[in-house]
Amino acid sequence: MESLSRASITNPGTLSPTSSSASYFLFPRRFRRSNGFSSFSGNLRRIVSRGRVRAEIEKPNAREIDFSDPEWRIKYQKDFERRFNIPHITDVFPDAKPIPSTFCLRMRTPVSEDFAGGYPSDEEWHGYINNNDRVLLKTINFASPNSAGAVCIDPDCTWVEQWVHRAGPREKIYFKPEEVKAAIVTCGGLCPGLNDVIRQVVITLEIYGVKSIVGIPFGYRGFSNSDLSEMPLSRKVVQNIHLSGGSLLGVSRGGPSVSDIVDRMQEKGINMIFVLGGNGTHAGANAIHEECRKRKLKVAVVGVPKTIDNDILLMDKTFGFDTAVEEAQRAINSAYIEAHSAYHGVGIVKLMGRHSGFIAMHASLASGQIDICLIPEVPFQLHGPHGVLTHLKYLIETKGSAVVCVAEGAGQNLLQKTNATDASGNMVLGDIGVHIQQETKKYFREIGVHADVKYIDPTYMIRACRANASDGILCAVLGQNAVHGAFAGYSGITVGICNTHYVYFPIPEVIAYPRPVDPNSRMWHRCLTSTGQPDFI
Ligand SMILES: Nc1ncnc2c1ncn2[C@@H]1O[C@H](COP(=O)(O)OP(=O)(O)OP(=O)(O)O)[C@@H](O)[C@H]1O
Ligand SMILES: O=P(O)(O)OC[C@H]1O[C@](O)(CO)[C@@H](O)[C@@H]1O
Ligand SMILES: [Mg+2]
Repeated sequence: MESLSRASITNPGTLSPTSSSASYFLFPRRFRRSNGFSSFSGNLRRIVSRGRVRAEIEKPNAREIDFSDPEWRIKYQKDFERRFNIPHITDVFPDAKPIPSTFCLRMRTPVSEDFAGGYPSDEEWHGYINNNDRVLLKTINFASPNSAGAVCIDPDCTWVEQWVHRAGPREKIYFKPEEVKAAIVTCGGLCPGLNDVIRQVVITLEIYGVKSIVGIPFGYRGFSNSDLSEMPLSRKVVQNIHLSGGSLLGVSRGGPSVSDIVDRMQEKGINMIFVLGGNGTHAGANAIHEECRKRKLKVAVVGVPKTIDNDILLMDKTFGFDTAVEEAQRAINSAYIEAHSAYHGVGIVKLMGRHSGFIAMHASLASGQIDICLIPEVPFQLHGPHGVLTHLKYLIETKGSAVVCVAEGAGQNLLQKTNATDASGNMVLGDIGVHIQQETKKYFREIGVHADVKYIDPTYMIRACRANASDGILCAVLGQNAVHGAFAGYSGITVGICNTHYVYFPIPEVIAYPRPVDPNSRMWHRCLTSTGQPDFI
């Protein structure tokens, strides 16, 4: 936030368009994290013109832009390149010497069953990518800030190329496989696909020739609890784990300090760590990376973003999200059948999404059975002439039934604050689903109209299931790329899919704040077209 206020003060002439009705809208306070790891310094704003959102404006956190400077575009690009540069072992160990990669595509059958000795190969070319390969982050050239869904850097929406690092195996590696002890840890809540990623990380490590691979039990807690011992992992152990949901290793929230984690890593001799988790976990991973650098440890810390909420910045999607949307269809369909079969039936389904309404939006659009979709990013009222309840009455009178899909973080302003936090410091939310159910029943009772209200909360059923085929593929690619990134000597990075290509991001860039649904995006517009819902304000 601070950098934004600064921006509008230092650049009044450039950041406020000359049109007198234009102003800048900052993301609301509800997007701020409660556990304090990131301050939501916010590099996104919206141009609001005559009360309507025109475009999202983006700018680098570190530097203010003077758009009257003819060089601003080049300067922006340079700054972007700096921000998206991925930290490398040689930043701290300039003398570190690379060796030819041991990763091979064309292999001979290993001599022994446990793959000891790695995979022999006579081939020299193994599909390596070049260190200078880049992927374009944004692919639409918006001709106008008025174009729906426009995300712009300057008020004119000038086209600026933004390149990020391509993921994949490199020809040279910075770790000798026989000197690697790799660890995998899964943190936060469950998410479909965790086992798929663990499996691919292990398999790929073995292909490089790593023999010492362990799982840390129950998230970061596994580093502090003396009664939890590390789990040896191999292809044999992980072969079938993707056939079930959950995490082979277990998950947790909270846990030891970063310094304690790095102490344990040093004791255990871990020099490569794969961290699967959401924004909290990644904040931890980045702090571990920084601490290792401070202690001059040659360690690769690589994240794989895990959140069914899909709230990690800059990526097409995170693994597990597709599965969650698909699984949500069963809950929505049940709510629809219940509502449709009852006299004046109202079905209410609550789906996950603490800060972001992606699951609710996509599940509503996919089902075609939702009349009202409520997400955290779009304020609404329950009561009053424009409220949700009045619209429900209208739907019952005109259609005979209605189905509502609400994201867990929606309408928190309508609920009493709990002020409670979980072990990781995340705010415990009020239950908006139960609230809407109660208010709906009360409303129809008070106006003397019969309504048969049924409420479904499938939260943990959606999270615990195994990944579908599309997530299975995503997990496989992310898991493999995480290992390639570590061997290539990168640390403090995470893997992601970007315009269907796979990339490495520096961790801080993807967790600056939870990625929200943009109410000005085409996807939200499509959802509104599908539900036919009005504004509830
Ligand atoms: N700023 C931070 N620095 C270090 N560790 C952190 C930080 N924030 C969270 N963590 C740790 O990361 C782990 C996971 O955090 P959290 O419970 O917020 O889940 P998450 O990774 O955001 O996943 P989910 O999407 O399920 O919420 C916890 O063990 C927590 O202690
Ligand atoms: O009940 P738990 O395990 O704390 O997890 C709940 C949270 O996890 C998430 O699914 C994210 O992983 C949120 O949508 C949800 O609020
Ligand atoms: Mg989180």
